[in-house]
Amino acid sequence: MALLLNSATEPEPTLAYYAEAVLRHLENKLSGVACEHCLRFVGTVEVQIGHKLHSLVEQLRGAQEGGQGGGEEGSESGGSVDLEGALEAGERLEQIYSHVSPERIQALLSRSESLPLSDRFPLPQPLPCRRRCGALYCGATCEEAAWEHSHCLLCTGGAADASAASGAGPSTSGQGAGTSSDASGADGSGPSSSQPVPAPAAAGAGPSTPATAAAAAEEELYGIRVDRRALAAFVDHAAATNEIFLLAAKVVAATMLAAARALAAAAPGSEAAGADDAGAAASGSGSAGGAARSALLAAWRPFQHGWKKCWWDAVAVPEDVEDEEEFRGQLRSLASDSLELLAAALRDPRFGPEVLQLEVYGSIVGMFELNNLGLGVSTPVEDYFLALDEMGEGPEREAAMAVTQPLLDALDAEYATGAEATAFMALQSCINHSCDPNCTAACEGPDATVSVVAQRPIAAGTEITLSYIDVSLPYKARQAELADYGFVCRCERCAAEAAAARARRGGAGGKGLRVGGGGRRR
Ligand SMILES: C[S@@+](CC[C@H](N)C(=O)[O-])C[C@H]1O[C@@H](n2cnc3c(N)ncnc32)[C@H](O)[C@@H]1O
Repeated sequence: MALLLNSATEPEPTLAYYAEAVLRHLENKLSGVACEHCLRFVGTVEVQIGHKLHSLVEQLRGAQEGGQGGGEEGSESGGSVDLEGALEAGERLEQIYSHVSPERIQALLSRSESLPLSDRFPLPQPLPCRRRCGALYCGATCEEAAWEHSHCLLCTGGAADASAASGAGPSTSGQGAGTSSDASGADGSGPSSSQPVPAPAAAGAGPSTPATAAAAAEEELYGIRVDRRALAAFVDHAAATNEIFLLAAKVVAATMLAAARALAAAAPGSEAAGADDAGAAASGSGSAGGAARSALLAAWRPFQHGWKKCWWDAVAVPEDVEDEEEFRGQLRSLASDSLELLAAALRDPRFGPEVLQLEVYGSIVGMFELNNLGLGVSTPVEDYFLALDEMGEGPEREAAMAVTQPLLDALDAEYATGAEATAFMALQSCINHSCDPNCTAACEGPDATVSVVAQRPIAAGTEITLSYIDVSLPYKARQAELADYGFVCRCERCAAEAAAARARRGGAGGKGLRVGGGGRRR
């Protein structure tokens, strides 16, 4: 599919959109505390720096322990102990502790240490998810938006707090069983294992339900049965295999929820009507079945352009794989295991049989293979250190540097790592590549809103293009990069450069110019 412009535009007009589904990379959560919904950083500069250092230390300790026999990765010598990695981790830990003490890291995290000039970088206070699953948001608007999008179905926290933002759905019915101690949501929200979450008091005005509140293992929302314990098993599997399953779950949940809401709205005021619809739809008979199908198709609309190939068929086969069929079979079976866990967590006789089947699930995961968009939001920690660096020479700068330089030295390159996520966006994800693109896409604000900006006048009917790669690269290098995306670029620029290369070699046939083609790289 190609995206064409409806009406001509001058340079610079911008289209800004928010993702249909976004997932912060699980590992990236170690680099900063950000809103689960929009990726805006929250808390204070001190908390952000403390979080980075704390996470680094935890990670390095893990690597050290792995090296001492606890790791699963085999070393070059064939054993299960990565001594070299453990040594490197130990050296880096020593380097960190030569600049900051564990007590200082704790002081930053608990906000008992204030850094000079940090008040010039105010951040929104984190608001915890109403069910205390561990997810944090930059405010009630994002908490509500995430909840309404899909988090109400995917949250693994305790019973919803009525005093928090509204919208738990008309038929929520807690049944009092305990919930998993794993606080991560099935949409990838919540802290990573080593993410310190600010205490509610420090987090600002959040809902007051304690994390240990009686939790509902099973409940019903808009006629969809949710088993929160089964969700926890789904999360564990995704975290151990492929985090994209968490993003796929968001698409599944958002679709089922939107369809269920549409049905509920069509039969106002009656929970029983929803249940009756469910029964009729399940039997596939009568107008209720038709209504369920129409509701499902409407709910699917935001994702319809991403719908192409199953994951196991779409994936580029890594170079070191010898048996392609076996490789694709393994991916299929991984997706099947993941779906089985998700289907045990979300049950709905109206939509389940259509949505929770392997080809559909595989295509949703495949959509993120073919149409995913990498998002990045820069960290205020980088801005903070840049501002200190740019202070005029003098005693104020010297005093500030004396306090902050050890932190920068301890963080090293990590100071600049921002929030990184993958997303599906109905518009941006469907824009093809050109090595001379007429638009650029960027996440320039404090959150994950992506803008597509025209770079030159574009006539109506012209295809909108972006570059997936660094366009300053020479022809061969560009084509090599694009081989990862599974195509050979034949844009005007590439055609002209290829023709020029052929002419330089003195023949119009172009024999010997080998680009892209079979050798996909990973
Ligand atoms: C983000 S999607 C773009 C939208 C895509 N055409 C679609 O229909 O969903 C990226 C994929 O589109 C295809 N694609 C993008 N730009 C292309 C180009 N210049 N030539 C050939 N295929 C391209 C490749 O298959 C690539 O992996």
